[in-house]
Amino acid sequence: MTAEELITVSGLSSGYGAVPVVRSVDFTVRTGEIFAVVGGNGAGKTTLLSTISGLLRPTSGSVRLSGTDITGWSPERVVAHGLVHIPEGRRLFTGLTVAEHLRLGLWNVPDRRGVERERTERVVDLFPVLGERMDAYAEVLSGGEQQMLAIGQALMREPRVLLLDEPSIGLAPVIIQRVFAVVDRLRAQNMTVILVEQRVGQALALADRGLVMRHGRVEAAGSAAELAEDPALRVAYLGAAVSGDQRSKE
Ligand SMILES: Nc1ncnc2c1ncn2[C@@H]1O[C@H](COP(=O)(O)OP(=O)(O)OP(=O)(O)O)[C@@H](O)[C@H]1O
Repeated sequence: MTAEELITVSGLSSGYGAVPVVRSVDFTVRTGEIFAVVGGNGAGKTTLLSTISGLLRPTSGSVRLSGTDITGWSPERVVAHGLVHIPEGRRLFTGLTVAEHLRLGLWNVPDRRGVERERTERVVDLFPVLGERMDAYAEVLSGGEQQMLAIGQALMREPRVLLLDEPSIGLAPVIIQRVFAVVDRLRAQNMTVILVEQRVGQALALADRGLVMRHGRVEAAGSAAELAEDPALRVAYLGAAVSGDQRSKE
């Protein structure tokens, strides 16, 4: 492990019942990086995140966080160790307000009353709209506001790593840009983010490094710039036309 390596995933495999989905995945994420996990529908991206955060038990392989082997830990223990997973679809409580969701983010945090005010202010600084809607119920928020609340709730714990699953889903392009801009600001604060996205181009434009998943395996990995320039990936995921050169190789 190098000094700056925060997450090390080695030979990780998992699935549902007897059905294997994630197959021997390896990668590392450094402190302060945005690491994109991209790929098509059903490639296994969400399953990979769930295996890292303890929602699913791996069938083999390991996950290390800051050198500690967290493989097979319960989700609660993983969260307490500083890794928070924001699932696809936000998963908010319709009958709770913005303020209540933020408070809930402090569940199990030592001295939560002592830190609540300062942490809420930090979240509102990132998402001013939440400050204006503290007493609104989650169900009346727009999709973008709900995504901001889901991220804000996770940030109340001051995690070391955020796993962010498809934050763009169901959002208008201008709102997606706003959410991605916040992820960019989090990087400036040295937060580490693993970002799962189907919007491959936008995710790679934001990320430092990443990997492409296909059929549960790593199809390609490297710097986000390298991945975005890879001719085969551009054709498969970025809507580029197949060039004459590529056609002649097939
Ligand atoms: N709870 C589940 N039980 C059984 N199979 C599942 C379950 N969740 C996902 N799968 C299957 O696992 C495979 C990978 O799904 P996963 O959601 O991890 O892919 P993904 O890359 O995140 O795709 P998407 O972008 O569409 O969410 C798919 O074939 C899916 O049908």
